[in-house]
Amino acid sequence: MKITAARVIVTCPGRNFVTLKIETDQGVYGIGDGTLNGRELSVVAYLEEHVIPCLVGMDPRRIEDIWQYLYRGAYWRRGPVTMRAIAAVDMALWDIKAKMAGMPLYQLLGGRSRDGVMVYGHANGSDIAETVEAVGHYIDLGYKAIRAQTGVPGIKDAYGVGRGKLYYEPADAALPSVTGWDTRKALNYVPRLFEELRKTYGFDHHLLHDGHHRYTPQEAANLGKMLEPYQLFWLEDCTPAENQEAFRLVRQHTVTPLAVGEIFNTIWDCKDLIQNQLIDYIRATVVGAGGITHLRRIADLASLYQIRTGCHGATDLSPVTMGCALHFDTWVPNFGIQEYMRHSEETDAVFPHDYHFEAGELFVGDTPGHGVDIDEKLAAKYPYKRAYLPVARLEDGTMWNW
Ligand SMILES: O=C(O)[C@@H](O)[C@@H](O)[C@H](O)[C@H](O)CO
Ligand SMILES: [Mg+2]
Repeated sequence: MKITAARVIVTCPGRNFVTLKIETDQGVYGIGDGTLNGRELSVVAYLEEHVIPCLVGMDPRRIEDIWQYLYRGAYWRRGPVTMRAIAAVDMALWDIKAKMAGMPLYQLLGGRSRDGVMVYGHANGSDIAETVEAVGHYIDLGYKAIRAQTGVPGIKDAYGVGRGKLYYEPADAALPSVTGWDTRKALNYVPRLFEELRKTYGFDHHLLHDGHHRYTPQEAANLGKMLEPYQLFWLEDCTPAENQEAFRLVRQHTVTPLAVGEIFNTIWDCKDLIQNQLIDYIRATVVGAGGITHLRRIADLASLYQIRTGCHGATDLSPVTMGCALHFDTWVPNFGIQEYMRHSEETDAVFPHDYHFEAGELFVGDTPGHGVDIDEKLAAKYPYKRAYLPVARLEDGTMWNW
């Protein structure tokens, strides 16, 4: 069996997506996602110039060997561009293998560990009152777990506050928009949101919060401690994780569960966090961390330390990644939760998929492969449009972490 061709399809049904389609001499094709939010065309060039020429003629059934070829063979290991390109290939190859076997992907991974996978949605508002109302809306929709982000008085466009009710899209402008940040104001305000949420809705639902890399380890420890009475499911990205050791300080001071990893590319980004049990949930996902082949290694390492998965699932992860993640979640023994930010109707139409939401969970169907396709004709109607993630500055103009 041979790969006969591979193509990159860029489409923008409301936001940009980079999709790889691999064709074979048996008529079976596979689909992979390589979207890198705000830097999409770097992955397109990487795939078109440096990956596809090597793929043509290879045996698509040799998933592991092709992964190693692209990883070791690049010499320049890791990084978001390389690992997303590898992930796109890996997803497409698993899709092909599962289609050839006539099985849904989760069967090849080891079969079902659960029926549905618990997901969390994103509630947000411009202040506490609005956010409390938004959380109520998610509870009405049947969610068991909800992430809550609020605008903070005195901060311009605090992270996580969207424009619509169900959709949140941070990549919003042809040049990066400038948002503000003030740690003192956030630390004074955020715990009050969770106090209000618990007062209003009690303790039956899981609540989550994303610090989006804004706090120093000491500030993160302080926030974690202040949030303890509200029993969060997790506090995410409380401090940047380039220095994995930074989490030790946070960990020593709070029992609020910690999640990290949406920007991790490989097992090396989380090795120390996992082995020292500095976190509770690993957020690496299929497109970010080299595909199913590599994510599986991360999850297996995490399982040795009772750390559970919590795959990133923002809208910049296409339905193709969502489909793969759901097959992965359906199998992975140490599953924790899956993030689910709904895609727009336009996006869902471009990517017909076999998964659905019901009572706070997502379910994958039994379509052979990962169950997600691309409607190329429809995709062609939405040409690429440059869009950046925002940047963040402190009040005095200093650049901060968005
Ligand atoms: O937890 C999350 O979903 C986020 O941190 C994302 O919204 C993140 O900002 C985007 O994926 C960036 O592309
Ligand atoms: Mg996040």
